[in-house]
Amino acid sequence: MSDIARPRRSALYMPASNARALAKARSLPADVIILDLEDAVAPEAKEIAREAAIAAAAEGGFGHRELIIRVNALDTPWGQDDVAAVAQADVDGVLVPKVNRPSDITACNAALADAPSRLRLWAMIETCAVLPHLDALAALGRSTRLSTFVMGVNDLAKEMRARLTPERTPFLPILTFAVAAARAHGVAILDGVCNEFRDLAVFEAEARQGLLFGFDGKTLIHPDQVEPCNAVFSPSDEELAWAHAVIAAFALPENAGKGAIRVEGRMAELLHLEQARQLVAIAERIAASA
Ligand SMILES: CC(C)(COP(=O)(O)OP(=O)(O)OC[C@H]1O[C@@H](n2cnc3c(N)ncnc32)[C@H](O)[C@@H]1OP(=O)(O)O)[C@@H](O)C(=O)NCCC(=O)NCCSC(=O)C[C@H](O)C(=O)O
Ligand SMILES: [Mg+2]
Repeated sequence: MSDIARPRRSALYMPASNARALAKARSLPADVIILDLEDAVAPEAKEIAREAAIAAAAEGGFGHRELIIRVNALDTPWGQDDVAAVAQADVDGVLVPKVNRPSDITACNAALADAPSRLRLWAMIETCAVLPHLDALAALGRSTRLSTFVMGVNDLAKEMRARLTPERTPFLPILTFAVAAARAHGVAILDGVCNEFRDLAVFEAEARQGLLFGFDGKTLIHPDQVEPCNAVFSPSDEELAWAHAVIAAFALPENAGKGAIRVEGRMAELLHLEQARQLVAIAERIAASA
C-alpha cells in the first residue's frame, strides 16, 4: 500500500549508465529519481549500469527524494540478476517493466522476500496484455510490496500500433481505467513521459492533462521538465485556501455532526473534508521537503 500523502509530483528517469546524469540527480528538485537499467541502457552496458546504480544508492545523498531502480523484465537475460542486486540495495523501490499479469508481480515479490521492508514494488502499465488485469494487479497492493503504478505510454503506443500525439487520444480510456484501478486499492499512480523535452509548452499541457485525470505526478526524461511538473502537480493557492476553509468550517461547533454544509457559497460534504485534509497533508510534505 502506498503512502498517499507522499509527494510524487515529478519522477525523473535517468540511464544508470550515464555518470553525468547520476551526478546531477542529487541536486535536482525531483520528488523521485528512477535509475533506469531497462530501455535507456544498451544491452552491452547492462552490467555496468547495474553496478553504477547500486553504487549510487550506496553513496546516498538523495535527501528527501525517493530512489527507485527500474530493472529489466524478469524474462530478459538481466532481469533476475537486477532484482537480486536491487533487493540488497539502499533504495525505496524496484520498478518492474512490461508487467503482463498479476503473477509477474507476485513472482517479483517472492524474489524480494529477504529485502528490507521499506522496499516497495512499482509496476509499469505499458503492455496490451495487462489491461484486462488492472484491477487484479492493483489489488496486490493489499497483500504484496506493490505500491505504485507507472504508465508507459511509449510501449503502449508501440504494442497497440497507435499514434502518440500531444492529445494522447488513443490512450485516454486506458489512463482512466488505470487511475481508477489504482485508486480502488490505495495504489499510487504516475503518468507516462512526454518525449518532447525541448518544448515545455507541450510538456505542460500534457502534465495538466495528467493532473486532470487524477495522477499523483508524472514521469520525466529531462531535468528541464522537473520544475514545470512540480508546479502543475502542487496544490494551488486557491485549492489550499478552499481546503483550509472546508476544514475550518467543519470544525465549527454549529457544524458538528453535519454531513453537508455551506462554505463560501458552495456545498461541502464529508468527502470534501477528506479531500481537503489530504491536499493539506501533501502541501505540508512538499513544504517540509523544500
Ligand atoms: C533525452 C536525452 C537523451 C537528451 O539528452 P541530451 O540531448 O544530451 O540532453 P541535454 O544536452 O539537454 O542535457 C543537459 C544536461 O542535463 C543532463 N541530463 C539530461 N537528461 C538527464 C536526466 N534524465 N537526468 C539527469 N540529468 C540529465 C545531461 O547529462 C546534461 O548534463 P551536463 O552534461 O552536465 O550539462 C536525455 O535527457 C536522457 O537520456 N533522458 C532520459 C532517458 C531515459 O531515461 N529513458 C528511459 C525512461 S522513459 C521510458 O522508458 C518510457 C516508458 O517506459 C514508456 O514505455 O513510455
Ligand atoms: Mg516502456
